[in-house]
Amino acid sequence: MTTTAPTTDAPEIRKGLAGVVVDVTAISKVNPETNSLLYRGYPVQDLAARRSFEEVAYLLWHGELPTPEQFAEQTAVERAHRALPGHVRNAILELPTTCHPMDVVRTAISQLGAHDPDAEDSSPEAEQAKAVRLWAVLPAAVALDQRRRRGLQLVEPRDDLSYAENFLWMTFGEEPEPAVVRAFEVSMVLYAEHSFNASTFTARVITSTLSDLHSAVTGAVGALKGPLHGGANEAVMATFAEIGTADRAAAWLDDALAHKRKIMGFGHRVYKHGDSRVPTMRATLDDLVDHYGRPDLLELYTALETAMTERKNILPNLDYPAGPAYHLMGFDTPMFTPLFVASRVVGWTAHVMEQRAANALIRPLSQYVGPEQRDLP
Ligand SMILES: CC(=O)SCCNC(=O)CCNC(=O)[C@H](O)C(C)(C)COP(=O)(O)OP(=O)(O)OC[C@H]1O[C@@H](n2cnc3c(N)ncnc32)[C@H](O)[C@@H]1OP(=O)(O)O
Ligand SMILES: O=C([O-])CC(=O)C(=O)O
Repeated sequence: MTTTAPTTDAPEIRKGLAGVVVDVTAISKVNPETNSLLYRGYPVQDLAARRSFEEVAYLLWHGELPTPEQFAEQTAVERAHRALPGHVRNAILELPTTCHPMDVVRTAISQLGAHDPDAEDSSPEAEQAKAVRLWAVLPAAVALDQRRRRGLQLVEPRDDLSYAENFLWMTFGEEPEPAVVRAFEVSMVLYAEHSFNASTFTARVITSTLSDLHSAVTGAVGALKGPLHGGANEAVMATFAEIGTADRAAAWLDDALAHKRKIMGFGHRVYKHGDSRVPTMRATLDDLVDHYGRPDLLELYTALETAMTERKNILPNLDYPAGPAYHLMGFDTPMFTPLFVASRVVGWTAHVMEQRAANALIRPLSQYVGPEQRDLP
């Protein structure tokens, strides 16, 4: 990341917009000094410990936790929209199983937008309704994609289960154990929102042109796919597979750093002293390791983290514990980033609504460094 200082005729350029404050937000506060993250004022670790993902979604959208009546109303809508419409199911089944699952979820969101009766209605009421419907149906798209890649049939949603229980039910076709549901729910709460990260900013840029909510979310999925952002959670598991066992971690790391490789799941643009969400997700991973009896995975996790801290003093981000946690739950590695989508759709849509409520077209400037004006030959 470089900053070009201004000269008399050159502006200051903050490459990657690093350190640039582009707007205000009331949705979440990331504080790198205190390693803290607040959703609408509440510490995320408290929400993860004491509130459901559905309550957190309501909080992020509306600014306050729901009353019992508001919660019942949202729950009824969410449970009524869990099933994939036939056209989306067919579109997913037609995609090659060789494509990345993020391409599937991106296509599914595009399809849902094309068929949404309120697609071009961006009033606050229509936008909130579209956000809840999209959030409600995404688990079915992700679950179907994992199942079809395993040669399995679709499992229909159940409306007697919570969001997290039903997500796991549709993916694995069996009722999940409470410890696994809890771990999955914690990950969903932690992934839901993180201020002006690259994918959320993408959604806000698209919204700023007065485009529609599904277009903004589709673009955000594209931004999240990259390994410098959401794609890192699956890349962590690929790294673990490459290393093999804990005793090989330090040597593997030395070689990787010597080849100037980026170590996925480490580092962050905003946090430089640790990611606020890691302690909660790490404790959740510990519980899963106990539950599944996989101390070997934790040994590898710790060995790489220790070596990375010793050599570079670069700390894990949320994707580092989330990757192995999803692996233990039984998700296939390429499905990890679509799980991030299923959660972050809440934050994205909250930002779409916030951007639209006080909109200004996002259109920065650039400094031209190409050829001066010249005559055609
Ligand atoms: C949920 C999320 O999206 S969290 C982010 C998930 N992404 C990853 O885990 C990918 C790996 N991490 C990275 O690539 C980076 O840390 C990023 C992209 C997240 C943040 O990057 P930036 O803020 O732009 O920092 P930048 O890339 O300039 O790094 C600063 C220095 O640390 C090094 N560095 C940062 N992260 C890493 C890493 N994971 N592995 C190796 N070196 C790293 C850089 O090479 C650079 O070194 P240099 O100054 O010698 O050139
Ligand atoms: O904030 C960022 O740059 C990336 C991140 O951690 C997130 O989106 O959760």
